[in-house]
Amino acid sequence: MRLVDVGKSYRPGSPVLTGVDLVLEPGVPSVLHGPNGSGKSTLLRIAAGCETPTTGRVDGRPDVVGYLPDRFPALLRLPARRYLRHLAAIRGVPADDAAATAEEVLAELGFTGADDEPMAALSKGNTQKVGLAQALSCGAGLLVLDEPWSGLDADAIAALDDRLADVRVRMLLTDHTGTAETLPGAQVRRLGPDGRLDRGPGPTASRVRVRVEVRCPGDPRAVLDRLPPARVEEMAPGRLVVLLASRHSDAWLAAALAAGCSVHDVVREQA
Ligand SMILES: Nc1ncnc2c1ncn2[C@@H]1O[C@H](COP(=O)(O)OP(=O)(O)OP(=O)(O)O)[C@@H](O)[C@H]1O
Repeated sequence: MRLVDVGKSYRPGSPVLTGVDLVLEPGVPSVLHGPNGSGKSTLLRIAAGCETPTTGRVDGRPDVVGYLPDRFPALLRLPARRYLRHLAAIRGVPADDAAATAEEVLAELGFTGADDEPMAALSKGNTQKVGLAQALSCGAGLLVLDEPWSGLDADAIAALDDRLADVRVRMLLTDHTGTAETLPGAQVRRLGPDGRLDRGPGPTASRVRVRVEVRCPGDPRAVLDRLPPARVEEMAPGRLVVLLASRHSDAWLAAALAAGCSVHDVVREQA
């Protein structure tokens, strides 16, 4: 799939995106960085087919796209599972397949909403889990995920890491937590404030990862809830191993120390 010379203007003379070229290949998650307002969500909507570019084109978009928007519709009265069945029907995905996968994702992420609770009444984290379930259960050939880790608790962050690490379809994400950079094969691209995409995959430094092992008091889950997001590699009573993008490792280590952990090992590795 390829975005060719994509531009977008909401008002004449004020382009949000200019000349964006981007190739999305299976197994190579593209992680989009950029300042607030630089057009990341706009580019994701165009890639997902929810918005048309003002100039340029999108070639080879797979028929089924799993899209997690930046703002998930919040005022829905349907309960989550009925909403998921409804979306599967709209997409023409066999209801049983979609429901089974959605249930699996909800269980993995630890969804705790009640069966009859309207979507509008769900907490932010549970709403995000439903959004992820609909995107990940539709048999998509392209996943477009806008801040997928936003609002998730520590267990759900780890579960989502695991699931996305196994995904081999095309993937385009935004993520301010630094977690997406550690996905296997991830390439970081930057949108500048002028709405232009850098010319190649991100600088090597952004692909350096740091494996950190800490000793922590008691259950690592309780500690994780107080730390910035990180990919959890191993977890046992009193012990935690995480993988971080190098630029986030100092902040994570400082937070871990403040939470009463002690650093056992730090290893830098190339992604
Ligand atoms: N539907 C719309 N109508 C008019 N302007 C819009 C619309 N959607 C986005 N914009 C404008 O386009 C610009 C880029 O917005 P966008 O949400 O794509 O940026 P972003 O990089 O995702 O921002 P953030 O990091 O804050 O989420 C902003 O100036 C925004 O106000």
